[in-house]
Amino acid sequence: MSLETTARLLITCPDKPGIVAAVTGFLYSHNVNINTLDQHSSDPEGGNFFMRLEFQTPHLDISKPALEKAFGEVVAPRFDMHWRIHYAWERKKMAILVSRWDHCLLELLWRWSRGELHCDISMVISNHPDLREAVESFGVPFHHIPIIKENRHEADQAMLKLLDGQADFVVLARYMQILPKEFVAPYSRRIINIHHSFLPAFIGADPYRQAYERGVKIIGATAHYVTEELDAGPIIEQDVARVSHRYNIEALKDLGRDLERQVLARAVRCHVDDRIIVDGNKTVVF
Ligand SMILES: Nc1nc2c(c(=O)[nH]1)N[C@@H](CN(C=O)c1ccc(C(=O)N[C@@H](CCC(=O)O)C(=O)O)cc1)CN2
Repeated sequence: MSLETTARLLITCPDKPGIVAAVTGFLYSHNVNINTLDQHSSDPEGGNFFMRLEFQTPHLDISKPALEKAFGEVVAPRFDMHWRIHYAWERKKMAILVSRWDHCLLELLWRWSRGELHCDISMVISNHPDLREAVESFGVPFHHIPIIKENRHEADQAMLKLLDGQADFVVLARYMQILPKEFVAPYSRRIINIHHSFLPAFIGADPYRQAYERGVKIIGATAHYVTEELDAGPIIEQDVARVSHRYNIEALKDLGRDLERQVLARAVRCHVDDRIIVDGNKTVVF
């Protein structure tokens, strides 16, 4: 199935009979072939309904703007739908923020360079200069914006200026600075962070030390959308690994880094492929 002809329709609405029939009947009436259809009801007794369809557009009998207009007038109002259509050939622009740790950044660059992430990387921004050479070796622009207590506002504004028009979404690949409200707000549900713990455990800085001192028997990594509140946004992906009393903090970090890079890459791929619907502070990931 070619991404050049694939469209994706994501829907959230109050659950009731007739939704699937109305949506598929509408698409059928416009010569659309549906390739995949996933759905979820949050409560069989009448919660929210979530659906993701992928369909092919070559034989569409109207333009894409006309299809969206017709869906918004004919189907959506009947079911009080929140909906969006993405076209897989419209590659999202990803910007990556990083500090000093390179494992999550390199995982994304490596998977992108192999064509496994169907997006473009517009830039990497770091508050440290260390990773310039590694990033530029992938042909990706690198911007160093140092952050000290006295210049945080100016630094955040400089990052926002760089990102303006150049980023559909932002990934924090072990970026170790807390983003202020004025940074998060314009990118609501479009900033993905990798937290190096199995949230909600061990929020904030240095979660491996927190885990070691708690004597955990599993460690984890969590990818989530960023909100103003630290490490509290909708969770997209998580994974865990078993540990024991034999692990010191460095051993926990060594094992954890493999989890972090895989969890972040899986979350980014889901976002790029339009598989995530945010429902309050939770997600539905198809
Ligand atoms: N608004 C948000 N910003 C950030 C989030 C978030 O969820 N909301 N996640 C963090 C990432 N992170 C843990 O995953 C994290 C990073 C940094 C800190 C922290 O205390 N940073 C200190 C400075 C530390 C340093 O200079 O080395 C600070 O910002 O004062 C806690 C958690 C990314 N941003």
